[in-house]
Amino acid sequence: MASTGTVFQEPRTFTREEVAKHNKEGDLWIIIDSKVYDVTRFKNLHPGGASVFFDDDIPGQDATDVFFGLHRFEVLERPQYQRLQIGVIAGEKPQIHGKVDGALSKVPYAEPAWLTDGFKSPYFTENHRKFQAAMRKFVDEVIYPDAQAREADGKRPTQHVFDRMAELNLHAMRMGPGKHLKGLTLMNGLVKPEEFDYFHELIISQEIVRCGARGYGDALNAGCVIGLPPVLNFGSPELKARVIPEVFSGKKFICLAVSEAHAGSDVFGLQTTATKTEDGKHWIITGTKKWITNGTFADYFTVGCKTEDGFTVILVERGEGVETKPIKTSYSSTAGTAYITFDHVKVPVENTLGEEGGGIFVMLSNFNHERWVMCCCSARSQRLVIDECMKWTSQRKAFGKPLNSQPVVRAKLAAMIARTESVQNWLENVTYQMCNMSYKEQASKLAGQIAFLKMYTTRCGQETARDGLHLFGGRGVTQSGMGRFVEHYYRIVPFDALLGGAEDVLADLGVRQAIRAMPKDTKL
Ligand code: HEM
Repeated sequence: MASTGTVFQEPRTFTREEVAKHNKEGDLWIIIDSKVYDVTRFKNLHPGGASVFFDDDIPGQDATDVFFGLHRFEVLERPQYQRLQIGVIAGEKPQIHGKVDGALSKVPYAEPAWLTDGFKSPYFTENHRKFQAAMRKFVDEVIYPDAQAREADGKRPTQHVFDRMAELNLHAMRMGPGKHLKGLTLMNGLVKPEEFDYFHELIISQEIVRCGARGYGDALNAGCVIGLPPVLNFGSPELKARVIPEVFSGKKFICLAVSEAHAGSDVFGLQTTATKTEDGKHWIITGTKKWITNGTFADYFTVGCKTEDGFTVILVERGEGVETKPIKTSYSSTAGTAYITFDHVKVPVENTLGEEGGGIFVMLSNFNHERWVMCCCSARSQRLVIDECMKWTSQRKAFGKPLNSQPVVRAKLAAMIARTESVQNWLENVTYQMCNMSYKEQASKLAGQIAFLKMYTTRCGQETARDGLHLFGGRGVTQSGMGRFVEHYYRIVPFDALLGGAEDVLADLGVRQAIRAMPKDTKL
């Protein structure tokens, strides 16, 4: 009986002299990193044109340097191009690799100091290190491929990614440390619920951001990070028992629906109303909401409403009278950003979150955590830009030398590295304080610090995006090819600066808190 198994074949080997003979239009080979490619037929399909293959030093020769000055490594990994490889150079081994799943980057400053060889940290334990390694592997293997594919087609994340996240209890861990983790197996048992702290959560946020797709990152339950805490902290026991397991299992989705076309942070200007039915058993909710992350696919909506007593937060389930429409934003539609209409939606009063009229307290209670998560994400995105820029400026040559041999280029790298290091170090300090303060203490002592940190982080992010764009030139505004991550970051960075309070507002909040805490007995 004939075997159906695949037979592994050793690649054909060639000497460089042999390859050099294939140097004409009808017989054209090149070498890239010791691999031999037959581009005879491909040259006419080449996105960069056929003529480039006939430059002096290309036909039959080693094109490694010129190739990596123009293409990302991932080009060679695409199946349609892998097929062009016909063999290898005898006695040589490939020296260059692209993204290695699960590995730490060896590019200087592409990882935070605590993940850099030889560096110590007062904050991260052995458990955090193991947790980070597991999280990185998960992101590289499960999240990254889906993120890139969905970023391209604009669809929401594949359900299996939510399911795999739920198996590790990642949706629950993204709510931070607390009682909600009790009894759950976290990261396959790698960390006990009572040992899970804000540094574990920081690791989760910072690893997910590495997928380099901002809209997709938000699609992976950002709505839950901001929409579920009001249910967790202010929902009735019955409501929690029903909603929380559904959201943690990745089967149902929740979002926060406060901002409107009429009003955003001015919650008392909101026009969505909730009025009680005569028997007092239901709310009738009518109004609209805008810019609601995850809204297009959410099953639950944590809605800010105008009520008789002021501002009240109510949990609404998707059903009669609820309609969601996608809004086109400058990042991908994967995030499910929605315009929502509530048309006489009938909701049981048991769905009220917190006191009637006490909605502002419900909202404020999560602001610190929400802003801190944004800082974690922004700090790590900036490092992604460093990784890209360090590689680009060393592999791209101009005037016969790598870009990084120019002082002006090095000055930009210096500025982005210094900014990112300062952001991460401040963030780790704040995270340490969070680990050692009650939630209440955090609210009073850290609101100013976190407001400043958020303001500073996103300002740094914008400067780094601009520097990155300048280093990539035209490629920094091109959505494919070498500069695609820098283009993406430059496009979405203003959004980071808006969320959770615009920079100037946060700055002012921090200073006002400081002024309030000024001792009365101190004079110059
Ligand atoms: C196996 C060999 C090659 C493959 C599979 C390949 C593939 C590609 C692809 C897919 C692109 C589109 C942009 C991107 O996705 O990065 C591209 C662009 C380009 N390629 Fe190649 N290429 C090869 C070799 C070369 C060589 C040897 C040269 C130069 C001598 C070259 C010059 C260019 C240029 C100038 C562009 C346009 C770049 C831009 O728009 O920034 N390619 N190539």
